[in-house]
Amino acid sequence: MSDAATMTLEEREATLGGVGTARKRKEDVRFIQGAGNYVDDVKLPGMVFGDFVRSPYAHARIKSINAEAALAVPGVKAVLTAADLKPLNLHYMPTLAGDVQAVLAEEKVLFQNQEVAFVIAEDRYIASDAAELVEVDYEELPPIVDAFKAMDEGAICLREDIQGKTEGAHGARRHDNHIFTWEIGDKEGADKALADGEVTVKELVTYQRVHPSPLETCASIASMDKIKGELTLYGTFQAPHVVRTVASLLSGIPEHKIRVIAPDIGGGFGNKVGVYPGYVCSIVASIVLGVPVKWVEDRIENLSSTAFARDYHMTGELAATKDGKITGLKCHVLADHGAFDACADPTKWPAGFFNICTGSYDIPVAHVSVDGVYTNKAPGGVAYRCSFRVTEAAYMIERMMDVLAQKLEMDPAELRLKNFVQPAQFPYNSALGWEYDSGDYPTAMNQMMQAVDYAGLRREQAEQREKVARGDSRTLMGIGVSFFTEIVGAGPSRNCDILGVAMFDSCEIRVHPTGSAIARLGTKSQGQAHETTYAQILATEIGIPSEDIGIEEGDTDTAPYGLGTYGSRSTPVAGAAAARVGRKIRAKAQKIAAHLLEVAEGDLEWEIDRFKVKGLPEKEATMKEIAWAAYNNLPEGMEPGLEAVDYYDPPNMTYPFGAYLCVADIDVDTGETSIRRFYALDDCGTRINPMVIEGQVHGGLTEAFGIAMGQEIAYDELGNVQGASLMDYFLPTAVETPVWETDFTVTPSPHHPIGAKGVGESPNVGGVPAFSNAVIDAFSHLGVKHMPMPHTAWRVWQQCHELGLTK
Ligand code: PCD
Ligand SMILES: [Cu+]
Repeated sequence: MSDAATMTLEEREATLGGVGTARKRKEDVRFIQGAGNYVDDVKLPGMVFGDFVRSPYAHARIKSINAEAALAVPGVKAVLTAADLKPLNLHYMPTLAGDVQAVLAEEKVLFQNQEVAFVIAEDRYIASDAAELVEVDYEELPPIVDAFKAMDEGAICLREDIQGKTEGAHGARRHDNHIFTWEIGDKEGADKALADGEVTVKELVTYQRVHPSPLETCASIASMDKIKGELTLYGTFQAPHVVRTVASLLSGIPEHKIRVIAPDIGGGFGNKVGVYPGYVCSIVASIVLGVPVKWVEDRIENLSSTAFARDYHMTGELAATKDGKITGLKCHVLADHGAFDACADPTKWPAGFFNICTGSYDIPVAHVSVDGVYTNKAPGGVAYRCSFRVTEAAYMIERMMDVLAQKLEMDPAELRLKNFVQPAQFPYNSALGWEYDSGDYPTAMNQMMQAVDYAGLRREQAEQREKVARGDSRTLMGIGVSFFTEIVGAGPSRNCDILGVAMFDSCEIRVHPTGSAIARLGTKSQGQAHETTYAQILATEIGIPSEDIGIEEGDTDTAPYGLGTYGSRSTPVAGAAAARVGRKIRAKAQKIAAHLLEVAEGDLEWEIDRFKVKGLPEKEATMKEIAWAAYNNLPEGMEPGLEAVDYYDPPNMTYPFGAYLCVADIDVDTGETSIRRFYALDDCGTRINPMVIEGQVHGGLTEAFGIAMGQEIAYDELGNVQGASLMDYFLPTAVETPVWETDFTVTPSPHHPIGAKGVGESPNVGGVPAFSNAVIDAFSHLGVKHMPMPHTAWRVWQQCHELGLTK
């Protein structure tokens, strides 16, 4: 008899470490010892290094490039320019949004720090010194920095490469700087609701340009083996298989001869989804030179040239009855995409899932239109911790809810409660086309209001306002309420693909004879703890302790095809594949158990880690015994081994939600905001690992705090980027970050095999409006409707000053 046989059920559950366990992060053993393996740790024999020559101008014509001096530097191997890439048809590359992006600028540069030439040398320092010696003769052109002026009559055409093209990837273009117009909903209906509304509000809500700024910048190493015709590409890729497919399509190298490896990644946050010139240049350089070529961005390059996020100018309109029932919503978005449309969204969704902007409310009619324009700024448009423009949508609706509450003289929490989609309405079809899978908003909201003593906080705020009015205090108190609905888990193949590849995901597992296992998935952790949590899902399904299940991702030679990790899709999609692959294993295991125990399959029942014969509990076969038997004692005719693979095409997205509250104290003399309290209730359905979830929520809230209170990639009128270093770009540390109170409810997803929804992005989606609403709420009694983010001390002080509050 094994040890396991003498253990209690609870002990066996604990040994299993399955779904619901606060298991410690397995990967941290190597991370906290500095033993992670990141791209820059990879050193290949004969490897050389590439560095970019970048444009100092936002908009200029390139008259000539002279690389002679650079090439004369000892150790320099080559200098690539557009002229070298053009014959290979690689001077432009396709973007995920159906546009093309210059790999190296050809005739014009379109944003500051755009890639102009690629210098390859024996080491990074030589490459970087030589890059300074490349002489580029520019003729400056007037830049377009203000998105609102991009489509002015007579505005200079930025993209001469597509000048006069009247059709883009997403329909008609009506101006040289117009990319697309995307519309959804019932325009007439929404117009009518606004015209008939007893109360209406309208506000321009801008979500500033920000950048994910992961700890590790973007990097790649290309290694072309000319004899075998094989390309190995290491890189910081959130979606390695997609990179392989794109690399094959671009280079003509057959896909089986390309191996993409994403080793450990030091944070992605959307920044590592797209394809960057650095990847293409390192590949071309390796093909040309026949040695491995490494490219690693520095912080300034990362902040100023690889994918930004947001830059959405959203004009929201709400109509409501006098007692606060919302009757319609309209929203127009002016989307600043920079010089190329390199937005990382599922192909059919040029504005991502922005149409989740009816939020958590039962709004009968709505209409959204989005105009994308070109400006002289860096390209991108990535999620940055929100599934495809969802944080923008949540910010718009949650700000508008406060604006409406103020006009109605109604409490913001009460207005929300009054308009929630009710539990009985799920699955709920929103006016803008989504089917929300499950939710219980009133319960979450009430739990939040009780936990923070919402009524008490409002009383305190009223007293504090009086004190300030009397001159007894210089501190304004703001309460920010936010209730969000996310949409994650892209996605169903009927409406989600990337460059034609459906957005399914996968899991493959091999159970070894001694009862341990290895599972591989098509996603790629960047710090999310997939090695820990996928093993938990599998443990519960197949009865093998999570400790004994290895998880691998990121090597396209071994992992099954998958679309990668972003948009909080790993749990909803690959997590579902993991559960289903486990069920396939268990189904085979049951047949083997029946054979071992000499009973019919139907006479068996599953218990944690074994099959038992119904009514004869002492007759059992543990998973460990079954695994052994799979290799030597099988039923007649059964294929040996215990392996399975599952590709999962989700029937729907998952819709996590949450109720957040922020209390802020604002010093009117300095504009300094201090976050006194932040409470976050998240509902992500079945919780796989509560400790990992808490870590995800802390991380997401910290990023939300960064965005709301300080982050901005601004440009001056010449198109000089103002936020290109951590001196200028706010990255909160433990010192500035408030203390987080977390809480939860559990409303499982009805269509996910284990009822789980994503959670990684939620805290950003719900957090940003909570902070912003708190700051603005501090001024709402003084008639302030909106204040633009980020709410830096300077800006807040200006608001105080305008209101005559400063001394
Ligand atoms: N219910 C549930 C859910 C979830 N979970 C967990 O949690 C996590 C997460 O998840 P999800 O939500 O599914 O997600 P994913 O897909 O995995 O991931 C993604 C995300 O994630 C987040 N988080 C993080 N963390 C870290 N550390 N790092 C990083 O980088 C990051 N990022 C960020 C982002 S940004 Mo985008 O990309 O923008 O789109 S998206 C994103 C994992 O581990 C899982 O398992 C649990 O437990 N439970
Ligand atoms: Cu987004």
